[in-house]
Order: sequence, then structure tokens, then C-alpha cells
Amino acid sequence: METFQKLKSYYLPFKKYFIISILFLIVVTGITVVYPIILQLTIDEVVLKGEYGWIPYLSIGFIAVMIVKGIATYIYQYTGDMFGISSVYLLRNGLYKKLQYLPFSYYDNAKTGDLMSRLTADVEGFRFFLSAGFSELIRFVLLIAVSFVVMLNYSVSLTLVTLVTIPFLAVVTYKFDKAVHPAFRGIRKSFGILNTKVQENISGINTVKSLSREDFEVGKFNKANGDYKDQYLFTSSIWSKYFPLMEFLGNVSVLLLIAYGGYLVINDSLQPGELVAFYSLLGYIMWPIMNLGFVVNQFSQAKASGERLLEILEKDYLIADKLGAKHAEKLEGEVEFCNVSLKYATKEGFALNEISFSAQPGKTIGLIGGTGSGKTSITQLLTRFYEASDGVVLIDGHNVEEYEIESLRGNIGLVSQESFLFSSSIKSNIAYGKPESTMEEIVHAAKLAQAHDFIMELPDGYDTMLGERGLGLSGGQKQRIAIARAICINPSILILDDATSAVDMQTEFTIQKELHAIMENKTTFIIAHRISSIKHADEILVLDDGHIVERGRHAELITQHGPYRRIYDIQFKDQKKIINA
Ligand SMILES: Nc1ncnc2c1ncn2[C@@H]1O[C@H](COP(=O)(O)OP(=O)(O)OP(=O)(O)O)[C@@H](O)[C@H]1O
Repeated sequence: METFQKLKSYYLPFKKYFIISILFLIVVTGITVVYPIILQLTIDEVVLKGEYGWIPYLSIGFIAVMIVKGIATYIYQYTGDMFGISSVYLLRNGLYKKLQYLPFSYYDNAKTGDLMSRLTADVEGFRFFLSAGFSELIRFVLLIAVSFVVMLNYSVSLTLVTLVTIPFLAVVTYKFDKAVHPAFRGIRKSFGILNTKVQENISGINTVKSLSREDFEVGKFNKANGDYKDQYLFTSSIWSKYFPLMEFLGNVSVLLLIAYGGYLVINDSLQPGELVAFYSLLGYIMWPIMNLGFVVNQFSQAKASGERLLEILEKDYLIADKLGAKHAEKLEGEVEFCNVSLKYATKEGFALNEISFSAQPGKTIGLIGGTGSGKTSITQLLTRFYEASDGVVLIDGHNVEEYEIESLRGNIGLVSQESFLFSSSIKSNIAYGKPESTMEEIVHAAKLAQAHDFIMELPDGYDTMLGERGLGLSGGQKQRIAIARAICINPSILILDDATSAVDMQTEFTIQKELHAIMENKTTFIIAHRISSIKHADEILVLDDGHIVERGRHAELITQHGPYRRIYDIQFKDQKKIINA
């Protein structure tokens, strides 16, 4: 019940639907129990006493009762569904919002397919229980209670004899729940893995095909698919084992009813109509208890689903606005790192060690170094994707942690290594960070990023629709659109993380020249592997294993025989000579 308690803020706002649904459920259940009573009266008071004149009145009464039951059933079902669907509408929105605001560190380990299955199958499992399972449970309790009272009224001894199997049935149902709950969690988990496999495969289809690993991928999927099948079969085996046992116990009660009830009728201690009514009433008790397995089943699924949803909802935001955080309207772009170190939670050792540097607005900082040396990590601290483990990162003289995250990021244009484009028009991709941009602003940004000319050559120009991963564009074209998107927000700090790696050197030079003009008074960080990309920077930081091992301007650095000079030699001098040396 703890899971449902924790999720109450999603369904309590709609409790009025639930209450209406339950009120009409009471009416429906009441009428259900009236049926055997009408039957008993018809047999004992009308048929056996030869009072056939009552039959038309009884029939009309019966029709009236059926109409009332029909209307009550409609209201009960509709409001029950309203309760379920409205609750999961809130829940799904809540989950999606949480996913938007969770920090990057959460996504380091999260699997897209698994998240997708939580947002779809698990939410649906939860909805099903809210819509039907909850009220079904109440219906069962009501049906059992009312039937029990009517049965006692007919014959206390017959009631006790026929219900002697109930404790056994209760034990079996309890055991069933114990066994089936972990099994359902297994199914849900396995389904998440299956989704992840499909999603990863589609995202990485280029790699799969280029390395001819289709068969390997089919095998991998087959394994995950097989595991899902096994999990399902395991659950089914639990179900198949317990259900006949429950039915058997139910049938023992019917046997007792026929034997002892028949004896009572023969001895005139019970009316024949009462015996017939008893049979129906016994069914109203046995049927819910036997089907309790089914509802328990739904309950277990909903509980397992709810737990998986809570795993997301209860995740700590970790990086959030501090109390009284400053709104950064328009930053100047002065950046200072003071002895900054960074350790990722999932990785041993420090990714950055005591990094210190400063950059005045309008300056360009070049970051160069081997892969994994910490270049991207530096920029991720500026945007507060991660937070420094030690030291402070200042922008305009204030610790980045003092700013509202949204306004801070609104001042930073970031073009990351893998420029993701949404499956919408080029225009809306460029204006993604500032949807209110005018067409002039969009075109201006595209011109600066050297993207305007090729966009105009596309059949629909700026209205050209892009595929999920910007299919139909070359790597360099995608990068230029991503640069235009970053410029479009008119940032105070621009980060180009390997953003021109797929662009030819001439275009890169032109982009940088254009950017230099607009980034006057703003700060630019250029991360690159090519010396040509950063040689005009005001300060170049050479990184190795999270340390700054050299710093200075290009002209100074090539005169020193350090790591920068080595990179320079490899890129510009006779490579063979160096390799031989
Ligand atoms: N999210 C993360 N979780 C754990 N470790 C990380 C994470 N991001 C980076 N690292 C590790 O931190 C170190 C620095 O990585 P970073 O991405 O900053 O290097 P880089 O210089 O930008 O490399 P590249 O040129 O290959 O992009 C590496 O050892 C990397 O494995």
C-alpha cells in the first residue's frame, strides 16, 4: 500500500469521480444480490403457492430493477475510467517533467528503452488498476458482505457449512500474491530491456550495418525476447498452479451445499427457493474470492509498475536552483575557474584537477588535448550540467551555483560533439532555444554559421523537414545548423565542442571570422583537436589527464617544446619524419 500512498497526489485530485463510481457500484452490487431474493420469493411464495397472478407484477418489477442496474453500471464504469485516465494523465505529465529536469548524471546510466517502457506500459498498468481494479476490489468486498448477511438470514448452519473452505481459499490467494508479485516485476523489467535493445539498435543502425553485425543483433534481441517469454511463462505457471486449486476449493463448497442444503430441504428446515437462492449467493462469495487472484494480479502489476514509476519520481534533482537564486538576465560573459576539480560519481579518480584560468568578455579560449583529457568537462561546469567537486566557477564574478539554472543556460550557446536535430523544420530547429525569433534573426544566425546558402538550395528552404537524426544532411551541414541554433539565442558565452570537426577548413575559417565579429564582448570556448581551429584563440589551454599542462597563445606555444608543439608538429610537419624520430 506504501506505493499507492506515495502516488496519492496523482489520484486524490480526482477522488470525486472515484466516490461517484463507488456510490453507483454500491447500487449495482445491491441489485445483484436482489436477483436471488426475487428468485427465492418467486419459487417459494408464487410458484409453490400457485399465486400466478403475481407473475406480471414480478416481471415488470424485474425489468425496472434491470433498467436501474443498467444506468448505475454505466455511471459506475464511466466515472471509474475517468478516475483512472485523469490520474495517469497527471502522472505521465509528472514523469515527463521530472525526466526533463533530472540532471545529466541521471542519464549517464539511464536506458532510453527502459524509460520508454516505464512511461508507457507501467503507466498503463497503473491506470488499469485505478480504473477497474480498485473498484473491483471494493465490489468484491461488498458482494461478499451483503451475500453473507442474506445467507445468514436464510440459514446460519448452512452458511457455516458451505463457507468452511473460505480460510483455505484465503491462504491459497495469499500465497498466490506472494509468488506472483516478484514475477510481475520480472516481466516489467524484462520488457524494459527488450525496449532498450530495439531503441539502441535503431539508433546505432549505421554501426550495425557498417560492421555487418545484423546477425549478432538478431541474436541479442532473440535473447532478450526469450527472457521476456520465459518471464511470462513463469508467471503463467504460477497462475496455472494456483487457479485450479482455488476452483477446486470453490467446488467443495458447492458439494457441501448440495449435500447439507438438500438434507435441510428434505427435512423441511429450508424452502426449495431458499436453496436455489443460496446457490447464487454462494457463487457471489466464491466467485470474488476465486477472482481475487485476478484482482490481486492487477494489484501486483500496478504495485510493481508504481514502484518503477516512483524510482523516477523520487530521484533527487541534485542540481537545482538554490534558495534566492539570481536571475541572470544578460550576462557579460566574464569567466573564472578557481582551483576547480571534478569527480564524476560513476568514475574513479578526478576528471579535472585544480583548474584555474580566467577569460574576459570578448576573449576566445581554445581547449586542446588528448581524448578524455577533460576539455568537455570544463564546459559542462559552466552550464552546470555537473557541479565542481572542489573550487569555484565564476561567471561575471558570481559562483555559477548562485544563478537560476534556466537563466544561466539561456546565456550560454552550446554546440556539443553530437549535434542533435529534432524531426521538425530547419527553421524551428534553429529557433529551438528562442521560439519567438523572427525570420530575420533565424536567417542572420544561419548566415553567420555559413548554413544559409545550403539551406536555400534545399527544396523547401528553411521549411525543409528533417528526419529524426537530421537525416538527409551531411555531418558538416548538421553542425552548421547546430551552430546557428546556438547563436540564435544571442548568448554571452558560446561553447563550440568539436563543433566544426565535420566542416572543411575553409568553411570553419569563415565561420570563426563571422563569429569573431558577433562575439565581440562575449566569450567563446572552442574545443578542438585541430590546431587550425584554435590557433587564433586569445588563450589556449592544453589539457592532459584533467590537468592544464600548458597555456598561452599559439605563437608562444609553438616556440616551447611541449605537448602543444608536439601536436603542431604532427599536424603540420612531415608526419613520416616524426614517426621515424
Ligand atoms: N558523464 C560522465 N560520467 C563519468 N565519467 C565521465 C563523464 N563524462 C566524462 N567522463 C570522464 O571524464 C574524463 C574527461 O572527459 P571529457 O569528456 O571531459 O574529455 P574530453 O577531453 O572532452 O575528451 P574528447 O576529446 O574525447 O571529447 C574522461 O576520462 C571521461 O571518461
